[in-house]
Amino acid sequence: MTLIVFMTKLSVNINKIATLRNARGGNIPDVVKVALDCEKFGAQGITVHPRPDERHIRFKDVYDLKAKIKTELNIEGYPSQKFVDLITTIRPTQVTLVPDKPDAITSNAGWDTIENQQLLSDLVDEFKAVGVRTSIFTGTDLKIIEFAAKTGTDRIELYTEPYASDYSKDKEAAIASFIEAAKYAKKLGLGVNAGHDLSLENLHFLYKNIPWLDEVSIGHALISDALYLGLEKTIKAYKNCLKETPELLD
Ligand SMILES: CC(=O)[C@@H](O)[C@H](O)COP(=O)(O)O
Ligand SMILES: NCC(=O)COP(=O)(O)O
Repeated sequence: MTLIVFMTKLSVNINKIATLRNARGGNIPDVVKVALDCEKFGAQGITVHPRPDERHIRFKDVYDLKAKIKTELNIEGYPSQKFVDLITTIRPTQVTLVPDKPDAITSNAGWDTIENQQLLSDLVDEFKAVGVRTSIFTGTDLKIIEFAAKTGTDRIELYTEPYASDYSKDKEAAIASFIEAAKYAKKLGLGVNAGHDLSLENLHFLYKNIPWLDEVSIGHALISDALYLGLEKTIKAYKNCLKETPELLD
């Protein structure tokens, strides 16, 4: 009998730390220090999502982070020429392509991988040629996932906002399309990441139903929880949700 052991990595999105820093113009809080502390407290990756107006993570931050962090660096964003140059220069562990408009408050949809097939395929080729793992942000539509796989991408990232917002109404209904999508992606040979609006409330149920998730990237709720619990306890609490049987934490 073969025992399959899954491990879903927690990548902490530190955009909100940069938002706080930018409010005053100095270097408090220090984004790189927070990233290193996240790693010290157990984060298995750091995610950043630079946007064209640099209202939170700045392009310079990404260089500083790459030089210092020891875990996986995941850079998410819309593939403008500036973003593509950043990725090919920095060569992070992973790039996640997100179709958000420059003025979007936050990411609010996955790619139409059918309409953008050529664009995405070319980008995947370009990034894989320089050794960067690729991930494409998608919804749960199976046709969209099929066409994501056709680009040659290593992974997809499932956009979990619809799951998070429906969770409190009916969690079984909220997760159903995500299980189906993640099963299909796995069958097509894709790795599966997930992110957006994941929280201490909804994370364990996601993990329990899709234990083969490779990575979850979490920022907004995690950084907000850290205001009450502190960063160390918060990261431990999120990692605890990524266990088959979470422990009782104090
Ligand atoms: C792709 C995705 O869902 C995240 O990168 C999200 O956009 C986080 O960015 P903000 O923290 O700026 O909302
Ligand atoms: N890819 C999702 C991400 O990085 C964080 O999203 P959120 O937890 O800030 O909603």
